[in-house]
Amino acid sequence: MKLIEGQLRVRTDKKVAIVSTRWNHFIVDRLVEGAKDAYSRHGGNADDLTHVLAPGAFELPMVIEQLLSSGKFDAVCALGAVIRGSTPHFDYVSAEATKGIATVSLKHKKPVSFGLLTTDTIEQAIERAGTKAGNKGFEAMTVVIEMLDLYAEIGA
Ligand SMILES: Nc1c(NC[C@H](O)[C@H](O)[C@H](O)CO)[nH]c(=O)[nH]c1=O
Ligand SMILES: CC(=O)[C@@H](O)COP(=O)(O)O
Repeated sequence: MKLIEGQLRVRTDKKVAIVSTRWNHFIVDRLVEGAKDAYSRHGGNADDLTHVLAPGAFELPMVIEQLLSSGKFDAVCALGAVIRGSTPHFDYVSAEATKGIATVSLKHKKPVSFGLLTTDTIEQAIERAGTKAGNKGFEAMTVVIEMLDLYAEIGA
């Protein structure tokens, strides 16, 4: 049986953007560091990345839509942190950002990885931004790397 899979090797001919939020930048800046580290440690040069700042998670899909529509990028690593407050706002922001990111990726047939933390507490976010639960930014960039390689293997 034939197996098609992506390898964790940076394709240097592909243009990758990191889109991160200004919201909760104390956390999100660590996710960006992790994403750049992953790119460098898998054969890329972090200087080749483009970093775009969005106000908040709700704006991530809009910004990614613009980037992919420009034709200048082959993949996006979306990073942010939605941390629950005292109103239902968390649910709406998280849901729309998640749905929007998936929609824009499918629309453009380009990988957009999901590095959006959705946590109940700040502590949970800190744990996922480079402490005991890893770095979701590093993970999200490894997905971009694998997906670009997989798309090339598929012949997309
Ligand atoms: N509470 C968080 C937000 N809220 C802001 C929204 O994302 C959006 O920017 C605003 O509603 C204006 O359209 N954003 C986060 O990224 N994280 C949060 O915890
Ligand atoms: C995720 C949010 O929008 C949240 O941080 C805002 O806090 P609050 O629900 O207390 O207004």
